[in-house]
Amino acid sequence: MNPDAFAADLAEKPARLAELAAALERDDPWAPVGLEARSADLVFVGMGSSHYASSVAAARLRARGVRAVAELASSDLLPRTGPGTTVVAVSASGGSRETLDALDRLSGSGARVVGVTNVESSALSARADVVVPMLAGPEHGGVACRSFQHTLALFLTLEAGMTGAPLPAALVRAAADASADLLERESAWLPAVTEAALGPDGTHLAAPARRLSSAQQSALMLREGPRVAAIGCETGDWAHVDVYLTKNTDYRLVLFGGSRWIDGVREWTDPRGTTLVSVGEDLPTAAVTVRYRGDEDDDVRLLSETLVMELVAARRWQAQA
Ligand SMILES: O=P(O)(O)OC[C@H]1O[C@](O)(CO)[C@@H](O)[C@@H]1O
Repeated sequence: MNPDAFAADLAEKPARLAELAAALERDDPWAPVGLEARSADLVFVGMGSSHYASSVAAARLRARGVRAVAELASSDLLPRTGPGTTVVAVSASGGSRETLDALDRLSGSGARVVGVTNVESSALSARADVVVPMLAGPEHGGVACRSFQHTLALFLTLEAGMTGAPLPAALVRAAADASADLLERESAWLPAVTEAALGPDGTHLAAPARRLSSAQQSALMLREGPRVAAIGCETGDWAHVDVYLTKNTDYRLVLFGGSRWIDGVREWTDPRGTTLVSVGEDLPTAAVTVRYRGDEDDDVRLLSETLVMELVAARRWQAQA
């Protein structure tokens, strides 16, 4: 893994997203899969960031009445599948052994396999009945960052196709604009966010359930690059699991905006003067707030907001190298 190459991978986000948007304007990448919302039976499997994206995708589909679950590929409790099941195996590298192992366990039942990958010549592609390419371009830094973002965009495309909505090319363009805005203004926000978010006791991140992937992926980026202790949780659940650290540690919390449960966070962080970073929403008690173009749209947030802590991770990692 290489910090400079990781930073360069992040800088390429707007251009690669614009290419993805153009591809979505031409074709539906899920057309060969041919899924019907009413009859679909979807099982997503993957690891790490691939699982984070899959979990949000499956929850969104379930909320729209589609039978869909996401499981860690390493789980011993994979769902029962049959000839009517579509297994969506997600792996940016196309080579995670747990994901390939899950296919051994799931596809013997006659289930169809759709491989979502950024490496078309991978073991996953060879095993899949249909391949949906992530179109994120090579990630020379060795860290799944654009591939995570493109996976989410492709899952929003799947959801749109299954629910009769237009394909989200305009949304992907808006995410490209949001990413460009954050990159162009990096020097204005990044030093203060770094100072507030990276503490001696690590970094905590919270996002609403519908965008939990943002907190999880941001934590992963801090761990994978600069090896900073970081953990993600859901904003409502925060008052049940993370609150306990606010009294006795130098607690730092990055909040991705838009949760109905922010009062549960403020009940404890306001009186304790906790150091907060707010992303995508104004919060009067935040030490630093980061706003960016398009952040009033929840799906733009989903596709863009991880760039904030990815850039923080990249710059800290470069400084350590
Ligand atoms: O999507 P893949 O290539 O299967 O990788 C899964 C996870 O493994 C990692 O590559 C780390 O081992 C993460 O970056 C990624 O989220």
